[in-house]
Amino acid sequence: MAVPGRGAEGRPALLMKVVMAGESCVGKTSIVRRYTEPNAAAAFSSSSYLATIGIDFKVKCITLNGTRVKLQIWDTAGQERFHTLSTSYFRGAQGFVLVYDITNLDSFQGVTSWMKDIHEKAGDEVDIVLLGNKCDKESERVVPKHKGEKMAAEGQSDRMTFNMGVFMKQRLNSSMWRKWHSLAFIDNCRMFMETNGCECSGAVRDAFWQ
Ligand SMILES: Nc1nc2c(ncn2[C@@H]2O[C@H](COP(=O)(O)OP(=O)(O)OP(=O)(O)O)[C@@H](O)[C@H]2O)c(=O)[nH]1
Repeated sequence: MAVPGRGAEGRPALLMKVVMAGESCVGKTSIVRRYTEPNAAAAFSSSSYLATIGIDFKVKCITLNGTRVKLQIWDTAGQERFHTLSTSYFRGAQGFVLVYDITNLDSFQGVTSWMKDIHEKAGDEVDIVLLGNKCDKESERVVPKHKGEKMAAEGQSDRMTFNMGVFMKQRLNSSMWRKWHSLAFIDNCRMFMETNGCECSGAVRDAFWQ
């Protein structure tokens, strides 16, 4: 077993499965594309929307605090008809990026149900990042920032959202929340990875150090 940060040259020392979850059309695929394809178009167009059919999969290698990490990013379909299929990919994930659209109240209200699915399939120890997307459409915002913060804070006393609550409380101050609430996925993802690395139980961590 390799020691963290000492993987063989060119070979990632840590493999991590991260799953994108959330309602349809909140922007999961776009976030993954912006993160994994440096030349992806920055402009958004509703006419170019293509719903994910079933599941998509991307890989990205990053270096985090000197450790090479291979991120497996699973982009699930948010449409209801794919729900059973999408949630079947939740098993074995170390982390989730749970996305809602700040201009779509239903997508935010759906977060609780996604949390339930995540914990049912991936257990209670998994780390979850809540990401409010489409922040460029501030004038159309219907989900205030404080609602996202409140949801995270309430999670502290609720088993279902415990990890998210702890994560938000310990790692994010209000300015970081603003950052989180942005399109800068790479920063978010790095913070997420650091946290995940810190909070993994020994058994889980050992299973994924190669
Ligand atoms: N304005 C704006 N539009 C966005 C943003 N992210 C995504 N979109 C648009 O939102 C629509 C849906 O984006 P997708 O990334 O396909 O959404 P999804 O969550 O993967 O959808 P499903 O595959 O159905 O689950 C597309 O028209 C995107 O161009 C964003 O940050 N801002």
